[in-house]
Amino acid sequence: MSSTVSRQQRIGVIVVAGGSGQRLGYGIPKAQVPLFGVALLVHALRGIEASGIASAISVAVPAGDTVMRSLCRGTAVSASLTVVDGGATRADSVRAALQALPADLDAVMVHDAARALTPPEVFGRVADALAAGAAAVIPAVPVTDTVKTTADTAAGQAGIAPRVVTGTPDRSTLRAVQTPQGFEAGLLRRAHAAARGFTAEQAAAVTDDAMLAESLGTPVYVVEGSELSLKITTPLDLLLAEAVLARTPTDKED
Ligand SMILES: Nc1ccn([C@@H]2O[C@H](COP(=O)(O)OP(=O)(O)OP(=O)(O)O)[C@@H](O)[C@H]2O)c(=O)n1
Ligand SMILES: C[C@](O)(CO)[C@H](O)COP(=O)(O)O
Repeated sequence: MSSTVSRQQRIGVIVVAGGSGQRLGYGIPKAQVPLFGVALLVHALRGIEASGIASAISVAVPAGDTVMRSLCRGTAVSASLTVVDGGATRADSVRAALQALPADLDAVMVHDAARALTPPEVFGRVADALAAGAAAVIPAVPVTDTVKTTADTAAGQAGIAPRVVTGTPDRSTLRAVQTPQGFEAGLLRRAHAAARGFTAEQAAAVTDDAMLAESLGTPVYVVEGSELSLKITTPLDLLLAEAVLARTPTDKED
């Protein structure tokens, strides 16, 4: 793995694997779903191990899940690994996993198990930016679609469709945001502590950890993500991930 900055930092990695995978519709928690015979969670852990950046790993699994606990035990990682019960939302799962990390870390990365094929180099780029002094770093890729803002139309107003376009942001400024998202450890703890006071509506609007850092006024820096870091959300995403892995000689069933 290439690194432009010498890394002396102790980095903890949170893997959120506590979701149910409703949109994938597999009938089991998504992080357990096999990709070439290997659970998505295990692919994600192998990517972290290959990056060499983690001193400690904390995995949030669905409350009471024993399958993923056993998968974690069976995956060789050099960092200390803790498994905790996740919460009702992704942010709740992050908070639970954060509490289980050692107190003396310099930085923490938060990674979706659903981004199971994230290349080790992406972890390296986030680690380099943290080591260079950034307090918050996210990987992202340019957006290829034209993106519109929209709103509900007043009932009966249009009679054509229930939604109308309200604007077209300049695409050159837009980025699709991925994980791992990296933070100075104290910042991530403060950001999640502040979010505990959110109303249900505010909490529902939190879709990533960088938003919490932004709300504290912290600059969030963007490094290059990867098309391979796709979030496996729907059956089509799983097919795409299979096609990606079919072209990769490693990481298939042992
Ligand atoms: N309560 C939750 C919800 C989500 N996640 C994790 O957050 C990541 C991103 O969530 P998403 O891809 O939306 O997963 P699910 O919530 O499982 O999917 P769905 O919304 O289709 O049920 C996943 O790795 C998921 O396991 C979590 O740890 N705890
Ligand atoms: C954190 C994230 O992966 C960044 O793109 C994304 O926001 C997670 O969204 P989800 O709705 O919880 O899948």
